[in-house]
Amino acid sequence: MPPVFDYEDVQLIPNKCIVKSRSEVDTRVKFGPMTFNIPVVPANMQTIIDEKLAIWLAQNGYFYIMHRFDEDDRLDFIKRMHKLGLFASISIGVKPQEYKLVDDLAKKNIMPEYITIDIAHGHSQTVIDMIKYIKQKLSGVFLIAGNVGTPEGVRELENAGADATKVGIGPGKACITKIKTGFGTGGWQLAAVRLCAKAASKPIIADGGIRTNGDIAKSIRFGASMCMIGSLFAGHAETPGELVEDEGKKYKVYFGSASQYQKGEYKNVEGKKLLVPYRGHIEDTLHEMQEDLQSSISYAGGRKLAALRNVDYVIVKNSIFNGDSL
Ligand SMILES: NC(=O)C1=CN([C@@H]2O[C@H](COP(=O)(O)OP(=O)(O)OC[C@H]3O[C@@H](n4cnc5c(N)ncnc54)[C@H](OP(=O)(O)O)[C@@H]3O)[C@@H](O)[C@H]2O)C=CC1
Ligand SMILES: Nc1nc2c(ncn2[C@@H]2O[C@H](COP(=O)(O)O)[C@@H](O)[C@H]2O)c(=O)[nH]1
Repeated sequence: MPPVFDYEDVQLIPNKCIVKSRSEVDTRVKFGPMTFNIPVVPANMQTIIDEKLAIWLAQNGYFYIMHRFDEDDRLDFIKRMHKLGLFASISIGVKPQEYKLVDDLAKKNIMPEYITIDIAHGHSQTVIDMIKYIKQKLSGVFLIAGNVGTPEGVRELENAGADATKVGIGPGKACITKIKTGFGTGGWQLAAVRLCAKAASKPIIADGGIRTNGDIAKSIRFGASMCMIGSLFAGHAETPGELVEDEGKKYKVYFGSASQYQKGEYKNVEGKKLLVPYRGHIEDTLHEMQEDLQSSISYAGGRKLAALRNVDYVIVKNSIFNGDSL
């Protein structure tokens, strides 16, 4: 097994700066048929994304993936986004009724720009079958599949026809998979991203475990094209988790997609609910992420995202924060 490490164990090493101002640095990323402001997508979870936020993100140059938990509304959601002149990006599962959605879309010639197959254990025949079905019925769609945590998983999903794979089994903040099953990439997610990216011939999304803006730069360094983020977005006015107040402080509810709160029953639960401090408007956070990434790229000695890919790094086991926090 190669060395494993996580976000907090790594520091990237600066190169000579080639820009006069960080404002010269370009953080845009081409992902599938479109180009986005930053390589970040809010998690396709019910407390992170809803239609209102999806519209705002699409209108403002950000990628989004709608969650799959309003099952019956997805076809109409695509139509509404297209009517507004915006791209449509939905999630799908693998249960029998999901095949009916694909059939309906094909029959009515409604083609979302992006579909994400969103399953806990994505390295499975059910996902491979769904990839093949979607590619046969909706060949123009950019298809993301996951989640996986191994190079073998990436290769099999790519070979089945996925255009991108999503990497991360259990590193999420609302995740208890690592505790309940003993499996996953929790604690070594960044190393898993690296291994998967080396095996990939198509883009990968680093999903889960991102706790600071600097982790976005680290994900790109280790091969991700896009970062999926839940907890860092959960505390905003625009994210749909419930707002609660406790002893004069504001919080937003964030729960896992495999939690009891999502499922409505305690069965195969692999997610939990937590409160995340309220932190204002998502526009400000996205702006700060972009500024921080511009700074990261300047430290890498470049002016585009690609500069991050080649920087050296050191592994400094759990010591970079020196007891500090944001
Ligand atoms: N990234 C991560 O680490 C994780 C993410 N999640 C999120 O939770 C949500 C629910 O996921 P999921 O439970 O897959 O979705 P579903 O509840 O839609 O289950 C999809 C299908 O996969 C089966 N299934 C689920 N887990 C396994 C497994 N470990 N082995 C074999 N079959 C399995 C289910 O059957 P049955 O339920 O009968 O087994 C079902 O038929 C998703 O949004 C997912 O992204 C959940 C856990 C981990
Ligand atoms: N094991 C579980 N993972 C989950 C669940 N719901 C979502 N997720 C994953 O977490 C990331 C977000 O991670 P974060 O560290 O940024 O908060 C999300 O994109 C999913 O992949 C769950 O119930 N169990």
